[in-house]
Amino acid sequence: MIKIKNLKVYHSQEDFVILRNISLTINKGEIFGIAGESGSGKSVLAKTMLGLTKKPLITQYDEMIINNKMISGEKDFKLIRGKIISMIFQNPTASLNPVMTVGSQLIETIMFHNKCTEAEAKEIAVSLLKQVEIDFPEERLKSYPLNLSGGMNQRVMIALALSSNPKILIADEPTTALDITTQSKIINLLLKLQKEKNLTVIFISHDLNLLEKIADRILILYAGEEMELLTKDEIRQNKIRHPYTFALRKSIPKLDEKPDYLFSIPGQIEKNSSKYDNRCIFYNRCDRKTEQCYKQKPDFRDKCRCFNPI
Ligand SMILES: Nc1ncnc2c1ncn2[C@@H]1O[C@H](COP(=O)(O)OP(=O)(O)OP(=O)(O)O)[C@@H](O)[C@H]1O
Repeated sequence: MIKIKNLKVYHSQEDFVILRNISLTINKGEIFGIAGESGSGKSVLAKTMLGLTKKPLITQYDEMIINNKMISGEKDFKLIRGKIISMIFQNPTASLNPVMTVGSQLIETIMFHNKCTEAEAKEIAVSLLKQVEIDFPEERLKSYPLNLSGGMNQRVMIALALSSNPKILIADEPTTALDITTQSKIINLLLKLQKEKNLTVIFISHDLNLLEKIADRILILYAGEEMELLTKDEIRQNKIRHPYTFALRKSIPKLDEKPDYLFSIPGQIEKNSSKYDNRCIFYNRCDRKTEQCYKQKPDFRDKCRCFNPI
């Protein structure tokens, strides 16, 4: 469904690589999780699949195939953006237009994607609101985003994203701005829609705990590099090999334990500069580092980038 070879995104004015030689394949109908700390490049990776990275960032790749189409530039991205691939974001209330009713926003988007009259678009809008389980959909069409809760607005965002009948949905931290019970309702809705429509979902989150519950495979990104690719079973069965994945998982508090302090990974994520062309990017924070890690960059081999895996 999606194949990317050697994707690189870098800053045109600073010595700073945002994504370094990323290669991945995402299968049709799978939920593909992308995890990593803030600043690891999760959102930029998603944006490159929509051709949305802009100057000062420069994007290069050897190959990008989306839905069997070779993507070679903006002309190709225009054909897939919002049509084959839709995206939902972290803060639904800020993503919607506050001065337009939910109905106007839906009807406008539906008419943009489908050849239909306004009356037909209104019918589709009502049906989409039903699909995202909004009660009294005809009434809700008249509401403004600020009159709705964050959870309702995220449902509206999902309805908007589905209005073009996409094959791929990118969900970039879609529940971070919502309270915990609303979070699980939105996740369950996304899982239901994914099954019903056989959607391929790219789910971005810093919450490894959540991803191991919902994703088929999870890519662990760190400072713009692929550290490890795991199936959810590998994570559940503790078959983790990369020290970063291990530390990331250790930093998630467990409900049944009451530790005196919460574990956090020492140090901070560093900018991936040319200093790291021949050095492991996790070197400074790793408790398994050796001299080799300082002098050589490990390849991403057998789904793990580490000279001394666990
Ligand atoms: N337009 C831009 N110009 C310069 N740097 C950028 C730009 N967009 C992103 N970056 C940098 O790229 C890096 C990766 O950003 P990105 O937003 O992808 O991280 P993330 O993993 O999604 O983080 P978060 O979880 O906080 O959303 C960050 O260091 C960020 O500052």
